[in-house]
This record gives sequence, structure tokens and C-alpha cells, in this order.
Amino acid sequence: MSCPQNMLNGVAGSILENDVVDSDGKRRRIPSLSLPQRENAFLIMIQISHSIVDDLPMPWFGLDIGGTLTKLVYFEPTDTDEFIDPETERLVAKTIHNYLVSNKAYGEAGVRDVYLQLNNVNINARTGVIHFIRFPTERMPYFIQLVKSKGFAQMSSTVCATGGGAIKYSKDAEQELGIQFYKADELESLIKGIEFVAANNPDECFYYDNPLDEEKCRKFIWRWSSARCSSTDEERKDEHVKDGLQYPYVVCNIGSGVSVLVVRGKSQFERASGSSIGGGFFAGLCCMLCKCETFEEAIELAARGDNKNVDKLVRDIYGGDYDSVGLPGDTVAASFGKCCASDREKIRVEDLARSALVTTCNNIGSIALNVAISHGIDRIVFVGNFLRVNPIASRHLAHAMNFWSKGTKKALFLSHEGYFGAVGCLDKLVDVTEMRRNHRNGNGVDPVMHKDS
Ligand SMILES: Nc1ncnc2c1ncn2[C@@H]1O[C@H](COP(=O)(O)OP(=O)(O)OP(=O)(O)O)[C@@H](O)[C@H]1O
Ligand SMILES: CC(C)(CO)[C@@H](O)C(=O)NCCC(=O)O
Repeated sequence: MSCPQNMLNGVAGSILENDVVDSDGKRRRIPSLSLPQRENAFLIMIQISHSIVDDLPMPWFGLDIGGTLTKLVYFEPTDTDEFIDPETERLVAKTIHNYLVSNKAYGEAGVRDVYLQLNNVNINARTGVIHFIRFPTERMPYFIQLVKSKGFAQMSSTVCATGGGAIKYSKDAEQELGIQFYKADELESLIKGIEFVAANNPDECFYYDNPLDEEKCRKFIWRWSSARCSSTDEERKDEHVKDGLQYPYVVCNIGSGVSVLVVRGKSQFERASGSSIGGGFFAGLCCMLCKCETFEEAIELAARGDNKNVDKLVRDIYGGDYDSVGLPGDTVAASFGKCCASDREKIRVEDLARSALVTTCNNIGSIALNVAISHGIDRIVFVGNFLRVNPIASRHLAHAMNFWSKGTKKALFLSHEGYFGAVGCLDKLVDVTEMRRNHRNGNGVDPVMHKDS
């Protein structure tokens, strides 16, 4: 929040004199004051805090309700001030802290990805920590009951929501919890989230060198904001670091399904392609063919398998490379092509899982590369929870981009994988604050009454 100027109306002079709110909207603790000054400042701060609460009640949540997984991000303010923040807000923050932040698992299937926690970030003029939590979307009814039973719904809070489920479940949230979502578009949130996290976490982005070589494969940080790799940080430390991200880039989001986007500038993107052969396809095949119960189990199985026992390769057909069209012998010619062979009994479930993984990656890689080539873009950023605990897929995609583009296209990966939509929809907070401010000034609509915007 740039400091809500209208919040300062009437008390602005005193606030600036007392250094309570910076001119750019940053909140600061007041230096020690004499007693009368303190009383004066206290009254002013009560007014400010009420204005802030009135603008956008804490706590702030971002919810991305996807086809398979629901991602929940919780922004926990760390700049709380007993003089500025109302006691109710501090109590709510404490209650949430005691439940969400002190635990790593919730119910049967909720998990907090502690290692992804982002500290010291600024959102809407507040400083705090972003916590990352996920659970299967099929548990949504249970989640709603949990929120109800813990009394979280009664705590006046602001929930920004995106993903198909933000539409699908909005009635349930309203009827069961009395909560209305501030809805945001999933792809717009995805890009906003990527740019926010990449700008706040210098180590967010990485790529692989020699991705398929077990001995030589190395992961390098890609300093996105300065378009350089971490290994050159030292020698280039005196160079001017450019602000923001380097455009254009392609985003390939591998969730249940796949969306491929071309991003040309801030808030300037288009969905160029997509595919139903994504994370849901891989997980579904492994469930049916290999009787896997979980995604993690499917990945572990695939790690021990060999797709060459399942897929028909170019060399199975040609006896070697198909030189005249540039197809190496180890290219998959027909996915699952050996499953009809008379000796198919020797195929193991591990091999089937590996083939499902390779088939999924090949199809996604081909679509993403086509988009990059047809739009003349060199960097392709792969995100989505299909890449969770799945370095085989990332390395396979990295190799495919490099090999099929003859080294001209680079695959990049982001460590917050599937959480960008949930982070990006928090951007709605800024819009809502603005709308509320306008409403209070007598212009525009009340966002509480128009949460579907
Ligand atoms: N713990 C998990 N449980 C289920 N699937 C998982 C898990 N971890 C990773 N995955 C993979 O991630 C995919 C879902 O990814 P993601 O959360 O990015 O998409 P989504 O938002 O659910 O789907 P969409 O965007 O298509 O609506 C699953 O299809 C599966 O391949
Ligand atoms: C439908 C969405 C956008 C939902 O996130 C995603 O699952 C997807 O992009 N699926 C692929 C649809 C297509 O074939 O283009």
C-alpha cells in the first residue's frame, strides 16, 4: 500500500511530524516521546490503525484452488506495533501463528512447505513472512469445516482467491463460512506471483548444466534480475544490476493440465498454448497402471524404472540413428510402443512409471519449445507442482530444450514451483485497498459488495 493519502487527511501534519508513517507509506516505530506527546501520538495512531483495518483487515490469505492441489499462502506481518495495531488484530495474528505457523501438517493431508518460507517481504506497505501450505483440492469440504471449527472464519480476514476452485467453491465459502473471496484470474496471478517472488528472492531461479549426465550435472542459480548466473556474481559485482525481470520469456505451467504463456512485459502476456497431457495425466497413468497411491510414490517408482523397456525408440525401428532427418537412435519414436510386444511380461511397474514421466515431459517440452520458437523467445520458465520433488522431469525438460533448439533456448526453473498463483493473487489486496479508499471518499463502489471483480 502506498501510504493511503486519504488516511492521513486531518491528521497528516501530526503524523509526519511524529514520524509514524513514512511519506512512502512505510510504517515506523515512533522514537521515544514525552508523555503528552505520547498521548497525542497514541490517539493519532488509533485513528490510523482503524483506517488501516478499515482498509483491509488482517490476516491476509492467498488461495489458489487448482484441479488437483490447493495452495494457500499466509502473509504474517512482522512489523506489528502495539501502538499502531489494534489488539484484536494482534490476537488474531497470534491465534493463526499458534495453529498455522507452529505446525507443519494439518489434518490428514495439509502440509506446510517450511523450506519455502519467504522472510522480510513487503506487501501492500506491510513487512512480513509468507508461509506456504498445500492440500489436495478434493479435501476442500474438509478444509471448509476445519476453518469453521477453528473459528478462523469469524476472524475478520481478507481472502484473495484464484484457480478454477475460486469460482467453484465460492458459494460454499460464503454459505458455510460467511467469507467472500476477492477473485483474481489464475494466469494473471501466476505471472504476478512469478515476478514478485523472483524479485524478492535472488536465489529463486535456476538452470541445469549437463542435465542428463549423472556425473557432470550441476544446478546453477540464474540471477534473473541481472540476467546472469550466480557463478559470475564475483567477477561482475561492480556492474550495474538492472531492476526487474528480463522480457520476453515463456512460462510453461505444469499443473493438472498445462498452460504455455508468452510474457512480453509487466502485465503483458498471452496464453499461447496448452495441453491436457500434464501432471494429472502422469499421476493418473501411474495410479491406474502401477497402483500408486501418491504422487511421491509415482516419482520414486519412476526413478527406479527404465522407459526403454516400454517405449519404442528410433533405434528399435532403424537399428540406429535416422540421420537424414536428424533423429538420434535413443529418441522415443513411440511412447508405450513396446507394451504390445509378445515379451511384454518383462516390463516392470517402475518402467511404466518412467515411461509415463518421459511421455509427459516430451509432450510438454515439444509444445513449450514450439511456442518459444514461433515467438522468437529464448528463455522458457517451467513451473507448476508437477515439478515438485521431480528433478527427473526438470532435467529431462532442460535437456530437451537445449538439444532440440541446438542450444539456443534455455530452460529455467523456479524453487517455489506451484505457489505463484497463490502469491500473485495477493496483488488483489492493492486493488481492494484502493477501491475501499475511493469508496470512503465517496467515489467508486464498495469492494466488500463487489468481491468478484
Ligand atoms: N502431493 C501431491 N499430490 C498430488 N499431486 C501432486 C502432489 N505433488 C505434486 N503433484 C503434481 O502436481 C500436479 C498439480 O500441480 P498444480 O498444483 O501446479 O496444479 P493445479 O493447480 O492443481 O492444476 P490446474 O492448474 O490445472 O488447475 C498434479 O497433477 C501432480 O502431477
Ligand atoms: C484449465 C486450466 C487452465 C486450469 O488450471 C489448466 O488445467 C490447463 O491449462 N489445461 C490444459 C487445457 C488445454 O488443453 O489447453
